[in-house]
Amino acid sequence: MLGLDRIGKRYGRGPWVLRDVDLAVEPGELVVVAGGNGSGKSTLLRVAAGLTAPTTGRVRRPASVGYLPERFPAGVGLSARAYLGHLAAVRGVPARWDLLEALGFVGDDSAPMARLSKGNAQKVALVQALQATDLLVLDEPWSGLDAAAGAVLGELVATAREEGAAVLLTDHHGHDLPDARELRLTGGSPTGVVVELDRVGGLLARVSELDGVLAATAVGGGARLEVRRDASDGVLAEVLRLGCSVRSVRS
Ligand SMILES: Nc1ncnc2c1ncn2[C@@H]1O[C@H](COP(=O)(O)OP(=O)(O)OP(=O)(O)O)[C@@H](O)[C@H]1O
Repeated sequence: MLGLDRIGKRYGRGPWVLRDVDLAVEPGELVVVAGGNGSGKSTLLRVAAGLTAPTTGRVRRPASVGYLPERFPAGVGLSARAYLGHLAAVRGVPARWDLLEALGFVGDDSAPMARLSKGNAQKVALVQALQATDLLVLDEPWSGLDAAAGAVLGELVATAREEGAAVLLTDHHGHDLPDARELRLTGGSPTGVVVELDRVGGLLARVSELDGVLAATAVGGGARLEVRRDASDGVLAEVLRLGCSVRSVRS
């Protein structure tokens, strides 16, 4: 179903993020990709879903692949209804309004998605991924969900597996997932703090030069910073002063 064969990945001339990763996920199987911050979990998921090409190695994936990004693209002008309908049409499958309802979506499904709350946007993003049938690649699918929606998501994933989907996901909350296998990545820098910003506007260059910022990468409309642990308080104070919005801080 999904086959990763000696996958290596580096961005440009940067360090190797993944090296020689082998993985096979069969229909109905669930694999949780685990590892510290920056160990390459999201990168592996993007490679598996076909969003980024591996630098070395080969990927075999089935026809119908659903992918939930760690961050849903900000500022989507389409409504949830138009977006899900369009993606279902592209895939040649029925739009799953029932899933949106099951997850407890309470937003306006005809308003631009950019106006949805984080939880409701996550539900739309999940449904577009769950509309696929063969392989589900879900990057932090429980992020932003309340407990009720989170429990429903667990059931939806179990049903998708029963219907033959292979599932690859990350989950830093450590949900109890029956019969899950773990793939643990060991790369990355355990000494830094990862700061994710939602909005950086034109400030990325300035932020990247702050004392203690080891790396700054643009991600959607925001950015991801790797910050020296001893400098993290100062960096946080400074990015807030510059008007950035901090999404998360993880060590
Ligand atoms: N588009 C990109 N361009 C350059 N470097 C990138 C890009 N995406 C990720 N990286 C780098 O690759 C490394 C692995 O990042 P990745 O997001 O895959 O890790 P992760 O395990 O998902 O981390 P986290 O748990 O913090 O989300 C990091 O050093 C990151 O800065």
